[in-house]
Amino acid sequence: MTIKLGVPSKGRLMEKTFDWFAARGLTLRKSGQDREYSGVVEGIDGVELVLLSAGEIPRELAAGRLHLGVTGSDLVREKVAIWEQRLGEVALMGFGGADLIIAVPQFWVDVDTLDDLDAAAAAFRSRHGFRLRIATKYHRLVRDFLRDNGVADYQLVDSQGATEGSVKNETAEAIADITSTGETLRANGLKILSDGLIHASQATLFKSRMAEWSDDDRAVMARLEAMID
Ligand SMILES: Nc1ncnc2c1ncn2[C@@H]1O[C@H](COP(=O)(O)OP(=O)(O)OP(=O)(O)O)[C@@H](O)[C@H]1O
Ligand SMILES: O=P(O)(O)OC[C@H]1O[C@H](OP(=O)(O)OP(=O)(O)O)[C@H](O)[C@@H]1O
Repeated sequence: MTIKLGVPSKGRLMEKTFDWFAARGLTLRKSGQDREYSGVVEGIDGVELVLLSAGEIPRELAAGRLHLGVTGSDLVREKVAIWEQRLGEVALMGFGGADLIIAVPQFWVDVDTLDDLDAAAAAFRSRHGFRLRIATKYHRLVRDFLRDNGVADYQLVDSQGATEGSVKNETAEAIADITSTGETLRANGLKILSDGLIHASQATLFKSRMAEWSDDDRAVMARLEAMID
């Protein structure tokens, strides 16, 4: 048996993932042409490379089809229910940092905190007859966060991209999305609530508790952990 390691096949996390392993003496190499999404890990025996989208890695780990996988910590928390039971963190990788936050229009001068948002949401409902809309693709994380912070009178509307545009486009009153430089929020006239940080995400190497781990696999994992420590 070999350990299957899933890493992003494209996008913002891919190159830095390759660099991170290289700095620890492990070369990730695609086996065939550029379009082939499998490969090998040089520098250690018994590890097979699988390249797939960062967004799919959480599900593959939770299903036990990957033993190890690199993806954003936000994506694991969003896509895997009770993720700690099915996955474990092996290493925080120190790149791919981004904050999942709640933001509202800058011109809402009375709304700076979650308590303010709760009050605004109640007022919004009585004025408009429907609940204040928050656009996001992070449904699980936003719902849990708002429940834990006592904000109830809202509805989520799904937005899979260009989420910050939802307010200008009048499909939502507020948004919950990832930000790194803050440029996109500023350009769209939005401000982050002072206590509106839901999760500070970074690229993370996860292991699956659901995959089958043979004795050989465990021995390979111990060698790998020694190298990346
Ligand atoms: N500025 C940013 N905007 C969005 N995501 C960012 C940013 N900086 C870091 N990230 C992180 O990158 C990860 C998403 O990476 P990427 O967009 O490459 O994957 P993806 O959404 O799975 O894309 P695809 O499915 O199209 O391959 C998330 O964990 C996210 O937190
Ligand atoms: O704080 P900033 O540096 O401005 O970055 C944040 C933006 O980057 C991401 O969008 P992306 O480019 O991945 O497109 P998306 O809308 O498809 O997610 C994210 O969804 C934000 O919109």
